[in-house]
Amino acid sequence: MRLERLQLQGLRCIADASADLDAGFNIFVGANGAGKTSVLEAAFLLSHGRSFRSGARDVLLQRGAPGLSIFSTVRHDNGDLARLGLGRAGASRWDARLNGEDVPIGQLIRECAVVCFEPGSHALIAGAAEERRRYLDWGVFHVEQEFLPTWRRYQRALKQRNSLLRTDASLDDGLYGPWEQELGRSGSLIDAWRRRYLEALVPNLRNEAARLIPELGQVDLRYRSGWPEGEDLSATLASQRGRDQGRGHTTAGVHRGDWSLSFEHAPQREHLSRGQEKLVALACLLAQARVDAAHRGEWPIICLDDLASELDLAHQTAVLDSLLEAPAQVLVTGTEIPRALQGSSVKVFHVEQGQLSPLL
Ligand SMILES: Nc1ncnc2c1ncn2[C@@H]1O[C@H](COP(=O)(O)OP(=O)(O)OP(=O)(O)O)[C@@H](O)[C@H]1O
Repeated sequence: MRLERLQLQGLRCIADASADLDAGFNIFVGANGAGKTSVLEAAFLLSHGRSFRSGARDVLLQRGAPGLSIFSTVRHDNGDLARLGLGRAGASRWDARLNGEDVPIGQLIRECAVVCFEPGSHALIAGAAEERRRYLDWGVFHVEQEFLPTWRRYQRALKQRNSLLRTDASLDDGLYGPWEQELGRSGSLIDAWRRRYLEALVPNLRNEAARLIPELGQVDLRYRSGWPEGEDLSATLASQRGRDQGRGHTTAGVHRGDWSLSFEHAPQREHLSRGQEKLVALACLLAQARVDAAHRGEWPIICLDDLASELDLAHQTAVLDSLLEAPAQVLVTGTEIPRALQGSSVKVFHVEQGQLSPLL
């Protein structure tokens, strides 16, 4: 799939800008603070409903602007065209539109898949478990239609149980039981989907890691459900009520799940250099893109933010060569055209003070 046209209003320093994108490589070049990352952020927002940068949602809205909007046309490989829109007026909730109709945001983000490697991506390896769960669940969301409603049921039951833990000292079965049953049912489904997704991911991850970081040797992935292996989740929750009450929150369930990688020559995460963490994160993201491509029959859009300052030339070349072969639409940013792409057929946009101009 590819983004054909991207129109942005009121996003960070971008008051009003648009770009007609190429089906292959698109490079956004400009000085620091020009608005390059904001262009990738817009594509990511359409496909995730959130930014990849930390901070409150409010900082996305240009200071003083009445609202923020992102429109794009997405061309699928079978020729179908979808018109996507995402906007917010002031501090209100997101409004999502698909082909001119108001839709729930989940429907919008299912339509468009964007995988983004950016300076914060190493958090996938070195950061909190929440980052790894988000990565995993984004992949599962795109392959399992029932993931989103199931995840919402789980979150609702979790909120209810946490609220009981803080307000009800009785530990009464009648109060806790229904929520724990729901957590057990929806949590077990999510856990099974996550495991199935990882089975598809691991061979792709091994290929990407062998291409990008062969010196680390074979990679193994270990997944932990978030409760003791082989136990029934609702029974675990029932037996842990007292302990959870002391802690004020639910300590077992898919919201505590995590995964980790271990390489033949770097068994622990602490054995990786900062640059290797980034390469491992990139291998995970490219593997996710390959799983998505195999499932949909078309490649997701790949965004590479500040590529030249994140990777050395040999690794930039390895990544870009594999994406050229893919073939995927790729959006890259940099203060100049990355050396690995000089001389290639690419569309270049100059970004300056939130304005985008194609360079001929
Ligand atoms: N809410 C906001 N309103 C107005 N301007 C903002 C807002 N949030 C961020 N900015 C500005 O928007 C720009 C964001 O730039 P962005 O991160 O997209 O730049 P970049 O070209 O990728 O920069 P770099 O090369 O330094 O990474 C910065 O100049 C920043 O000061």
